[in-house]
Amino acid sequence: MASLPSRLRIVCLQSPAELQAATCIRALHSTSVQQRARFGLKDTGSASQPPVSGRRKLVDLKELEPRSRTGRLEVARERQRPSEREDEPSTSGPFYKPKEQLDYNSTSTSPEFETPPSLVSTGSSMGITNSLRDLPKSFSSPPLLPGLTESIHDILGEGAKPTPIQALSLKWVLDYCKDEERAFEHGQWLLASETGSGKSFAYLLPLLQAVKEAELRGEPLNVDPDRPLNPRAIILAPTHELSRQISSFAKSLLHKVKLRVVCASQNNSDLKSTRNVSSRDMAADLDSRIEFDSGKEGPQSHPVDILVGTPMKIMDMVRGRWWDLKGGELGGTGRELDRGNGPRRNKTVGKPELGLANVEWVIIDEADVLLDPDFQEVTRALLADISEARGHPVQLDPFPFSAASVALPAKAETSPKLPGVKAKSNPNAIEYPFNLLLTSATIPSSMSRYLDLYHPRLLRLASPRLHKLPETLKMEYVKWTGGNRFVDVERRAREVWAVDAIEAGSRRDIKNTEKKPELSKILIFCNKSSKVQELSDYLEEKGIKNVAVTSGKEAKRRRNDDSGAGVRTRGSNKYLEGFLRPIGSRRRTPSAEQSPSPSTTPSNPYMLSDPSTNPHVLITTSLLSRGLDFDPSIKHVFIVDEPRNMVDFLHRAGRSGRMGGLGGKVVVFGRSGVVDRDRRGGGKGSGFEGKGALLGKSLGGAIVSKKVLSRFSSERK
Ligand SMILES: Nc1ncnc2c1ncn2[C@@H]1O[C@H](COP(=O)(O)OP(=O)(O)OP(=O)(O)O)[C@@H](O)[C@H]1O
Repeated sequence: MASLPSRLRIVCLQSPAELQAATCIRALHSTSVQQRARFGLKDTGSASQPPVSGRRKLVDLKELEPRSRTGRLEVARERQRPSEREDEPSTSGPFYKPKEQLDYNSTSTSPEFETPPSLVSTGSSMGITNSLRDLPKSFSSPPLLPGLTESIHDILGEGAKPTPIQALSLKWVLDYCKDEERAFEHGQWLLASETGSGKSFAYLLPLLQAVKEAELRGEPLNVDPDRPLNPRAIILAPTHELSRQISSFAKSLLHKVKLRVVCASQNNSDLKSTRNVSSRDMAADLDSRIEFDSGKEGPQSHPVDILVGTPMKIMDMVRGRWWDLKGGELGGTGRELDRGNGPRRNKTVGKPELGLANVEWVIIDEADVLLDPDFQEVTRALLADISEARGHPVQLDPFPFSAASVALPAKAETSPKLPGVKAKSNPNAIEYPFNLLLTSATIPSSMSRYLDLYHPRLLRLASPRLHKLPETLKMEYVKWTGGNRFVDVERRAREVWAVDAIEAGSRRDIKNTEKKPELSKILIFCNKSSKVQELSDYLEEKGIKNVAVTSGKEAKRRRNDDSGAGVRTRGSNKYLEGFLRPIGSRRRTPSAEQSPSPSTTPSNPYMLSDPSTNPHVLITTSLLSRGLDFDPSIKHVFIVDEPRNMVDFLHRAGRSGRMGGLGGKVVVFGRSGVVDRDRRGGGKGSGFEGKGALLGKSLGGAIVSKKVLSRFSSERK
């Protein structure tokens, strides 16, 4: 018998499963994109790239799923989602229809969205006005309380003018509340405008004004002795981070006009975690702080005015923690809430601590998320509880709700309906016994239908740039070069810093500027928590310090292991310090808490900030894509995985270029067939080569040209 070549090995594969596993493993080691793609493998590494970290599994079983099963995997993942409901805005429910191919350049014409026909409209009329001319041009007309006007100028600067959505709100919300004829009628509004256009102040100003005026008028409060918190207003937001930011926004406006704002997601000074902190503890702690902060006389004399939090957290305070244990159902719907908290043994329902009888205002920020099927059962149950506490119970439809299945009455062609006009023709219309104000940067078509059905008289106030990207934001498409995609991300980040360094070096007045040259911060979005962690590990290994923020199990695991630094913490946004915009700091000297941590500010004025020692990169999922006001130093948003839909894209992209901030750029990776339009450097790859030819040495984690480097060295002497 002829001998076999020594390198030839014979392996006997018996079952089809073994055969498939062998082929998959071969594909894993293959550099061929086609072969990897055939098995649904993410292209995270080539054979020549080392594994990114010791923690990363060599073979991820999910990666081995053949394509045909990915659909089922998605469904399984969606089922796990309830555990993240409170924290992670989902864009997967029926409100959002994923498109096969997203065209990021035509956000405003996407069929996913419903753009109101004019600046002011209701569901039952085509449009009330389209004129910007008659809107307020300053924060003093219609007149706000002097303290509020002063605070807004303190924060935004003397010359600050209302943005279109703020002007609309001043005219149509504030004015409405001042109208004595309508004093006993509750309004319903939607404020819709592009990301970063000032919606928070747009609703806070009329809200704070109305709450303060009610206090000044001496409107009686029902103080329930068993429930320490009895606010006049509630603001709902989809994440704890956003709740905390909103409450800080509100407090920044209340230095002159005194009101008490409590954030349900706040970790107060002596209270280590919000998990086991009762609202009684929070109220007591708050009393001591507010007394100190605002000079109010005593805990009992001024109860809490405004409560901010996620619907689930607030519901816990209303019904007592673990109210959703067996038997705890949602407002008579017969449906129990599954929030995926695992085994519920040994849990007892806590004591209700929040009274709702005084609630005159409910604001739902990011309303398209909170009214999406993932959140709406809790959100609407809470609205129903408030209505009941105020003596006007409303009917809750059985869940899951599907607006599409209910026929709408024909649109009225008659004269426009104004907020005070009741829509009697629609039997589904809900009249809540409080003012309801929704805000959103996107109106998915199905949410519009939902509003038509349940809130036909709701007044839609929409800015002219709704559903458009911020004007100053530029788009850039970068194709994967093949192999390990994380290499492309790292390379692009270093290119950003290199260009920053070049620009800083070329500024003639660098010696005279007070501001030290800071390299850009970069916000990176991935679709999955596991990818966030993998990318974070990879960048860390390559000497780029970063903060990885995820929710759910992955975050818990990281919190518990030694490498937990930088992951999401309870009760505070401190871990996002340096990435979020400091609040109320435009004219005041930033407090120690608000200023960038000392380590991010180089001590030598000619030294650039250093991404290898201080995090310049924040990596996250859609968790942080909603509502958060990021610092203008975040000049780049990297979108590493294709967003699930246009809504997701707009919110992710909109974390940069906020309020006309200059220099924002969205870098979208890996989209097939898209030419990198903005590449100036030429050459193949990430656009690095053209400029890269100049670049030589590494400084503070960024590679900079020899020319720039020599300028820096000579200036240091
Ligand atoms: N009239 C104004 N002039 C200048 N800056 C303003 C004005 N109003 C608000 N800002 C600032 O604009 C930034 C963005 O505001 P805000 O977070 O309210 O935007 P948004 O529309 O709610 O964004 P998103 O849709 O992402 O939630 C904040 O830093 C805020 O201080």
